[in-house]
Amino acid sequence: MSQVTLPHDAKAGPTKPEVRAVTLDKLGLRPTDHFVDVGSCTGSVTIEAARRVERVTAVERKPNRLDVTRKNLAANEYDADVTLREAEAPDGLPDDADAMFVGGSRNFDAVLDHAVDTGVDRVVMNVSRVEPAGDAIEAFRERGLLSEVVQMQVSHGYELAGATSFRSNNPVYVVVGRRGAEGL
Ligand SMILES: C[S@@+](CC[C@H](N)C(=O)[O-])C[C@H]1O[C@@H](n2cnc3c(N)ncnc32)[C@H](O)[C@@H]1O
Repeated sequence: MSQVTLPHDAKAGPTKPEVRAVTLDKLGLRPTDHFVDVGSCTGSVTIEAARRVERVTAVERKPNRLDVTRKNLAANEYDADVTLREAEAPDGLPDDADAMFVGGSRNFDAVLDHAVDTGVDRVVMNVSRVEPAGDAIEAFRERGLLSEVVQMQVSHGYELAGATSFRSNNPVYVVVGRRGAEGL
């Protein structure tokens, strides 16, 4: 299938392709999964997941951004049944999800509580700022979810004076959770 194309942009997104690759790997998506994207924004993660699983629910609190999710979905091929919900999670979260990506951090304690209460098997949260990353790690640990933390820093090459130099993106902390995890 072709690469994800995002003709429409939104202020907060998208999750960068290399970060998506690691995030999706850690989510361990299976064809029969129901996947939830919390804070879908440009829809980049929603679209990638919709190519791997049966069902996707995308939840986004900002109506204009949910519209961007919808438009970018329409510009891509995928097979999943995708539901879009304008809500601020934990509102709008389904009760039968298998895997969840938390890209939007508002109410993340309540979002993680919902994941635990409804038996979500795999949860990944991406955070770019250090202190919130620490809070997220602790929240995963307290709920018995914490399985792994990956810090990623991606740099892209560019031509400089006839050679190749690199520009780096901000680091991202990928907090990986599994139901019944034993901690780090
Ligand atoms: C960093 S962006 C996510 C980027 C997205 N993964 C993408 O590739 O476009 C965070 C988004 O989450 C949304 N958001 C934050 N907290 C939320 C919540 N509790 N429920 C729903 N949306 C939320 C914000 O409005 C924002 O659009």
